[in-house]
Amino acid sequence: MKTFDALFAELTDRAATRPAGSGTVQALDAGVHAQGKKLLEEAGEVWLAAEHEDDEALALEISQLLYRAQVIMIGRGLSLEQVYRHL
Ligand SMILES: N=c1c2ncn([C@@H]3O[C@H](COP(=O)(O)OP(=O)(O)OP(=O)(O)O)[C@@H](O)[C@H]3O)c2ncn1[C@@H]1O[C@H](COP(=O)(O)O)[C@@H](O)[C@H]1O
Repeated sequence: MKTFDALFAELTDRAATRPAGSGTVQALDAGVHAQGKKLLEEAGEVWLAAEHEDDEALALEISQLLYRAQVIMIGRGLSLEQVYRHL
């Protein structure tokens, strides 16, 4: 099962190697404004799922929110450690 750290390593590699067809490369190229809109969209979907949907649907939305947060981190060049030190 993939962890938060493993996904971060995978997305970091996508950013460095820029494979064709990567949605992450596309999201990074779209810039921080578009990345932020996606993050907010996913946050709203998490909220709605928490109120109205089952656990599986909520888990899916949370996974997408985590992904969108990582895209913003990588776009800005933040490391996991810079975030973890605030936890
Ligand atoms: N975990 C994710 C992930 N979570 C969410 N998403 C993206 O977010 C979309 C879901 O968001 P929405 O609900 O807004 O659906 P949508 O509006 O249809 O999405 P878009 O058309 O706007 O992309 C998915 O279709 C993916 O594009 C993800 N895209 C990739 N990953 C993982 O990231 C890794 C690298 O992916 P690639 O860069 O695509 O190779 C792989 O391990 C993937 O599994």
